[in-house]
Amino acid sequence: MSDNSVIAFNNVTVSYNHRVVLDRIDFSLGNGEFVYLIGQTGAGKSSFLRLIYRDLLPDSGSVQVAGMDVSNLPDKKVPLLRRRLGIVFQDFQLLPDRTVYENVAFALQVTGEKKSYIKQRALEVLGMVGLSHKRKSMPDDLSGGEQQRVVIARALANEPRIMLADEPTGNLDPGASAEIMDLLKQINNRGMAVLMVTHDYDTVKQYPYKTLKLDNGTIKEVKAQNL
Ligand SMILES: Nc1ncnc2c1ncn2[C@@H]1O[C@H](COP(=O)(O)OP(=O)(O)OP(=O)(O)O)[C@@H](O)[C@H]1O
Repeated sequence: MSDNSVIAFNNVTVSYNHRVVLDRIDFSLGNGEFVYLIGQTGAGKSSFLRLIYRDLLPDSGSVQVAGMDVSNLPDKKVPLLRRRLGIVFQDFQLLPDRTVYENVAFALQVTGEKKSYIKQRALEVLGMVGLSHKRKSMPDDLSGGEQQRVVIARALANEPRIMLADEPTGNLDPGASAEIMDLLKQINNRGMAVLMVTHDYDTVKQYPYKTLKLDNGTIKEVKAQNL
């Protein structure tokens, strides 16, 4: 892994039942870089992300994340790896019976932070996403865009170096999508690397960053104007 990359895939192959889904992929995400990952349904985007948070091991090749050799990481170190990642996924929802504040604080409690720090940090990240005033609300009382901002606040709580976002603007109207993208842009401007899976080509065109397309097991850079 070069000094400047926070994620590096080297010759990574993944197959399911002898069908190759990712074929000898090389990829790197630089420190502070913003990259989109696109591709048709079934192209392998979820598999790609699962490799990063060690939910899937490659058949061959190596995966390095935040200085850790994920493909050879002992199970007991997986929580440490996941703490280095801010995860914003659609199937990683808020706890419906906890307030906005409690949802964010919970991410800090599980990592064993001190009570005083938890309070300070939870309020700080809610401030960063512009939702301090909603801290006592329940998730169901928020709009979809506000809920997504709470998910982002929770992902930021442990100060990860890398944000993995899977369709963060899926299911949102254009106004709410723009708010989420402005927020991700701001987070990236502060130095966090962002890898975002999306089908939302309007957003890709409006917020242009390096765009990689998965197709037939391989990955290649595409220009936003050609989408
Ligand atoms: N556990 C599994 N066992 C067998 N096949 C799988 C498994 N997981 C994924 N696949 C297959 O591998 C291919 C890539 O799946 P993956 O979910 O990574 O694609 P994707 O690009 O994320 O798709 P989508 O956009 O629909 O979420 C698909 O053909 C899928 O059916």
